[in-house]
Amino acid sequence: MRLDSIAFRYRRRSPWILRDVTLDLPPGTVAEVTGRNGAGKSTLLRLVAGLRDPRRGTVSGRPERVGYAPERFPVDQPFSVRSYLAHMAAVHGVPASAADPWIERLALGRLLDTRLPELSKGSAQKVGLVQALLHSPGLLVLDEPFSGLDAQIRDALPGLIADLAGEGATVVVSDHQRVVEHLPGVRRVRVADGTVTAADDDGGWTVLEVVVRSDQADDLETKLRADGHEVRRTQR
Ligand SMILES: Nc1ncnc2c1ncn2[C@@H]1O[C@H](COP(=O)(O)OP(=O)(O)OP(=O)(O)O)[C@@H](O)[C@H]1O
Repeated sequence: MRLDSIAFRYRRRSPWILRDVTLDLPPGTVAEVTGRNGAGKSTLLRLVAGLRDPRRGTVSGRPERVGYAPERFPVDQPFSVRSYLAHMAAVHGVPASAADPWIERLALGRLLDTRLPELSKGSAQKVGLVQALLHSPGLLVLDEPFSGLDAQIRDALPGLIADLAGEGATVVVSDHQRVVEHLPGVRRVRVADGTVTAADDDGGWTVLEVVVRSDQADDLETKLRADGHEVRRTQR
């Protein structure tokens, strides 16, 4: 699919969030979307998924089946995991059993009878992923899917994404934590100043060594990641 000269703002006369975005996303692409907090990553993902229409520009070639997992899965719904996923399967016109392989891969089996409001953040995130995956989407849009996931699933998810792309799906992921960046062939897209650039083309990279007190390291790491920087920890 392709986004061509897209501009978007949420309301008339409110500031433009995206001003000139052109992006090619051929089948089999995994695109990692990065950028500062508030840069417009979630907005871009909603436009890609078709949840919002651009004010200007065109979107063409979007695959028919789209899976979208929002940054925060809305848990304020009075259903069990099982009935919610069965409902979502029906919405997409597939049998409820279509969710089973994903329930297994994301280790959600023991939570099927739990009600959505009672789920932990990570488990809710997994339900959000299963509902996005169960109808074998040709376009999968994941907004910060890794936040709150337990380590085992967090490590397994990039492989799962690569498998889907290998089967021809287009996958667009916003990813503060840079979990997918090591997948072979991943396209890095950076959102800044209302537009997107290929993250690998914007002037090269500098490795900066920062020494920080241990009790401040977590805070600094969080801030740097929120600004879109890659952070690697080394022990002294
Ligand atoms: N539904 C909305 N209505 C109005 N403004 C919105 C809406 N959603 C987002 N915005 C505004 O659009 C801008 C971009 O927000 P967006 O959530 O797309 O950024 P982001 O890069 O995903 O941020 P973060 O990393 O914090 O999730 C922000 O100024 C935000 O306040």
